[in-house]
Amino acid sequence: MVLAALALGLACGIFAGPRVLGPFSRRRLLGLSAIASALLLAVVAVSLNLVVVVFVAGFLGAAAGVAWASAEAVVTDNPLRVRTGTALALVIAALAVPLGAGAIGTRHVGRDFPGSSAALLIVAVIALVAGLIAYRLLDERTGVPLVPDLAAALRGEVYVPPSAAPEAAAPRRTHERGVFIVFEGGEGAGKTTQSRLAAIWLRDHGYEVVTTREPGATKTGMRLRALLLDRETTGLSSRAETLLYAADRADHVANVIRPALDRGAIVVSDRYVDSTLAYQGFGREQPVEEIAAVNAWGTGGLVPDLTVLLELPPEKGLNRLSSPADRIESEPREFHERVLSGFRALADAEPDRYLVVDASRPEAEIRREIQDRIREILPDPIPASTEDATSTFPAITD
Ligand SMILES: Nc1ncnc2c1ncn2[C@@H]1O[C@H](COP(=O)(O)OP(=O)(O)OP(=O)(O)O)[C@@H](O)[C@H]1O
Ligand SMILES: Cc1cn([C@H]2C[C@H](O)[C@@H](COP(=O)(O)O)O2)c(=O)[nH]c1=O
Repeated sequence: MVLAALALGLACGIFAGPRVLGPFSRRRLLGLSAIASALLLAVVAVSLNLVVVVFVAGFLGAAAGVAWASAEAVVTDNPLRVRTGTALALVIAALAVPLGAGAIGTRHVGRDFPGSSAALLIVAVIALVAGLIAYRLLDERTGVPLVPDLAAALRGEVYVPPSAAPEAAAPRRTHERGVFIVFEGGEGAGKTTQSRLAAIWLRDHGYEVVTTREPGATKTGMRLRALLLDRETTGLSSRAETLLYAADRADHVANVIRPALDRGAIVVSDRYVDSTLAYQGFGREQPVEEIAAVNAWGTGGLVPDLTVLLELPPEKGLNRLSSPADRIESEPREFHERVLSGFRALADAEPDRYLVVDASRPEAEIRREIQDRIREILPDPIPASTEDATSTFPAITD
């Protein structure tokens, strides 16, 4: 019965654990589930009641299953290493526990404890120490409190600490004149379509509009784009990828965006910093706060006036694309789901800066919703300097 409960728990843990805690960091989950397995094993070790043992063994199996699934997600380059390591640990434990039990024999500590309890307890303590070390070493969200992080994951959201929001890393308005509008979202969500429609509409209203995109808006950026999206680029580390996107952005801001904003233009960009936070932070499970800090430096703290997030389930967006998938598009489904949850978490953290749009609706409907929101932030079409000059004229009252 104990073995059956363990096996059932294990299957549930492997299958359901990572799904229930979808956006939660797999590295954190691995450390936590290892610690939980160790504690549950200790309960099994000291419990003499069969019903309790069967019940707890089910949870122990589930925790071990979550640890297994998380380890496979963390060590993506070599799943065989995880399986061999786990199998080896199980064989060692299966041999050591009965041998240890025999060697220790029954002990009396308040009541009789069979040798197997003591042996299991020793294994639990070793597993606990290993779990704590793994948690310390693997945790890439150091500084992010665990409880709100877990609570958000259970709600299907990603917790963004207030200090990670780009607005916290830089003051709100970082340029004096133009307007900076960014379109964000997953693959095929309609960013290019909607940013072009917005630019046409703005130009029709007499504004100077600069449409641009990331990565690849400058000469250097185009080379970086080719490097980043080419499927031939293999083995690029997540940190290097993050820095290459940040380098493209730094060049983009310095050579395209800031000059345009400084002369009073409206800049409409297809992707910006939040793409790196969503893809390289949430997607690649790297520390979002640190990436935000690198990008705040690279952009001189330039934050958009408005970010339009086009929300679309990844499978729908990827189905819309006609060209062969590039290096990022060909990442697994879970990656794109983490990216989507990441965008949502960023939008939730800064609702004033974001317009979140359901991108599964018809193009024209989306276009109108975006226009309504952009209208709210448009500058007065008559510049203040012109008003100063004309204020000496008598007012026209009729
Ligand atoms: N609301 C919509 N409904 C259906 N199809 C759409 C909609 N908006 C855009 N599309 C189509 O989906 C495809 C992808 O659109 P678009 O290139 O604008 O997306 P994107 O987000 O810029 O993609 P990418 O991630 O490649 O940059 C295009 O064929 C476009 O015509
Ligand atoms: C800016 C930025 C982009 N990406 C990814 C997202 C897309 O897969 C490609 C860009 O292609 P698009 O068709 O032009 O949208 O790059 C990223 O991972 N991180 C970023 O910062």
